Amino acid sequence: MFARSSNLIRLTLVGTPQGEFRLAAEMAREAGAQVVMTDSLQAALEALRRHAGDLVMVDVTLDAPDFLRRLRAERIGVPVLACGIHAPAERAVAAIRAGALDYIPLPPDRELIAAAILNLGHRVSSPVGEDPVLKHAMSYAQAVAPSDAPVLIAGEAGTGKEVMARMIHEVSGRCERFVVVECAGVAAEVIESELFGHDAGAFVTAVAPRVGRLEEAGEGTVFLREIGALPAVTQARLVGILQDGIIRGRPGGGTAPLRARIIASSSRDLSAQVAAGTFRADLLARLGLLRIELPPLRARGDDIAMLAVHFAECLAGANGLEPRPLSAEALERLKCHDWPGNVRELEDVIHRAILLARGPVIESDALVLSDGLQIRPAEGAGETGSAELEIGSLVGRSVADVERELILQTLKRCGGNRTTASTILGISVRTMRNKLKSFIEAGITIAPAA
Ligand SMILES: Nc1ncnc2c1ncn2[C@@H]1O[C@H](COP(=O)(O)OP(=O)(O)OP(=O)(O)O)[C@@H](O)[C@H]1O
Repeated sequence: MFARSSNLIRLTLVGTPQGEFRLAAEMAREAGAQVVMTDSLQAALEALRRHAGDLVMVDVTLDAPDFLRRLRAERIGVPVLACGIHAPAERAVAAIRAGALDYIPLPPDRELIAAAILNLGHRVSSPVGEDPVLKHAMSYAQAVAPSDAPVLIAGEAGTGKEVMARMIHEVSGRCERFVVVECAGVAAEVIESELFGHDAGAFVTAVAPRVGRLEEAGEGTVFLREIGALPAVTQARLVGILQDGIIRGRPGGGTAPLRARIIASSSRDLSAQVAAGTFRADLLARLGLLRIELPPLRARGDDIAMLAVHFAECLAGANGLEPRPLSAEALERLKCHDWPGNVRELEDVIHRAILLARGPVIESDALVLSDGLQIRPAEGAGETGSAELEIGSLVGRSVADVERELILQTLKRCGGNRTTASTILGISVRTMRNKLKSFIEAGITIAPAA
């Protein structure tokens, strides 16, 4: 199961600091949040300028849309939930349209508040899985966790790089925060101000100076997600900081020591990027001193079923449903899928399945991919029985007939590739061609060579 992190979630609650709001604050504290209460949006904004928060809850009787616009304009990236006591629906809708994640009605529901805090924490103590390559990566991560050296975690999207980074942070014993900085899909000036901070007036909407995440993280960990997307100028600044441990060009001038530990992730091939001139070799050398490679889910064998069962339990709980087992056929289909989106894709499939499934068991028809299509049985599944049954079904047929079917089926499974099919069948490509020619002459249609 996912375990709670020791890091408190910082919640800013904006509303009348009495009654239902006070109760919501108490519940959030019980759920593991550190709560700051304020009754004005201006005060909340000032607090967030000084110290980035993890979550804001805003009473919709205040001007939540304007607050959300100001947060965006000042590039303060914090999730916002709207809340209110019997608030008119249009105010909640306006807040959500302006960017609030959701609306939480008050009086507060203990479970709902706890779920919001827990969901935000998005915390896993250690990755689930028994695959030997993953296990090796985990023991390597645990061994290097106490050091201050940067770590690079590589692997396809959704393989659990952030989960691993959080585990390193927790094992490291660093008492301050785990801060995530998204490097992909972010404009160059935004990532610069996010990492290194900015002075008041640095851009039109920068009304106040703000320290960057590298400094704000204190002695915590900064997780740079998709480091390969960093612009060249930011790479140069970062490598300088990693080399001498000093943050330069911070707001207000002067320098500050880098106290945070840097962990970077990449689903891109950074060595190829270095060869292509889009990633600095010296930055890769600094980051790659301690390197962890996560295997794709399709290569993790029994982990697929283990993770599926794990997600089915956790997500049933999070959705207020009774946990239900997955049928043997459902587990078999999951094992045979190739999971291009890795663990994230599996988690999403199971999430949909627990909501879609009817009856006491999650059956295979509830396993639906993001495009709406069901996960299909593996090719050939159900066509074969025991060896005895298969041989039995051949009795009564001619050798030529069985040979033809064997060749055509093998060719089909190989996507029409004659060379692969002939290798599997143990015949020469020439024999394969002659056989196919004779089949065509007998009126059988065969797809052209792949
Ligand atoms: N071994 C694991 N055990 C439990 N949950 C996992 C594991 N690996 C991944 N997950 C879950 O899968 C999802 C994706 O994981 P994560 O964000 O760590 O992947 P990532 O490799 O960092 O993805 P990306 O490359 O897209 O940033 C998360 O919801 C995470 O909790």
